Amino acid sequence: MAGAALEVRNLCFGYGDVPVWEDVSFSLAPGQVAFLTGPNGAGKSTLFRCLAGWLEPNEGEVLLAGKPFTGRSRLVPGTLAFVPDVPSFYDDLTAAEHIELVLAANRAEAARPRAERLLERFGLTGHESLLPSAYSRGMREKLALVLALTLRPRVLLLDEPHGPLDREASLVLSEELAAVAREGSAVLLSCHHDVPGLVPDVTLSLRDATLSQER
Ligand SMILES: Nc1ncnc2c1ncn2[C@@H]1O[C@H](COP(=O)(O)OP(=O)(O)OP(=O)(O)O)[C@@H](O)[C@H]1O
Repeated sequence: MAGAALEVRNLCFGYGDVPVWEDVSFSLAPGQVAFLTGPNGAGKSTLFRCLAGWLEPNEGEVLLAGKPFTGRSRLVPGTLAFVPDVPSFYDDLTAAEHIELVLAANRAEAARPRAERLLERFGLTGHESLLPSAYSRGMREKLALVLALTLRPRVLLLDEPHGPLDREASLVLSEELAAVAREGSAVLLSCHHDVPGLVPDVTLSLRDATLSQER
């Protein structure tokens, strides 16, 4: 697809000799929202890890904004953000310090008001001086989402982001995802159930080691 934000070509991956999925191909244009569905164990998290460069596929290629991308690629700030199924944080940095770190590492000082607005929207304002280890699971998910959404990356990968969120926060997330998509981010998120308040442009379904696409 010309001008794709994310393009995946003939990707295959297995842990050892056991293939998880084979010949996975799809692309997302800027501004598209895609849902990734499939039963437990179908390989959704594995696919996210390959797309984010955390795992190396056995075959195939990932292109970000038209350029081949692997875990060894030097990533231009603002290109990709990934929130895994269980977000991890630095043990001894507070939530506020995580925000400072992400703003500095991405040369994104101008995005500070956006970070503050997102903290407010997700109900984390007033909790910024805590370590993420002192947060609930839902609060940690919200913090990871704030960090990713603050950057408005060209490609946003979210592994079951609505899972730990209450309904109110799920609706906030859906609104924020629709907003970043309108600004041009391509969004890929996995889910097991309907997502409140968000309709995908594309649904990708992983089953029996094969990816299929509905529009
Ligand atoms: N580190 C690992 N080593 C070996 N096998 C793994 C590893 N991680 C996952 N698997 C296997 O790969 C397959 C896909 O797992 P994955 O976590 O990607 O599925 P999923 O679709 O995200 O599942 P869920 O919906 O339960 O989150 C499963 O059979 C799982 O047992």
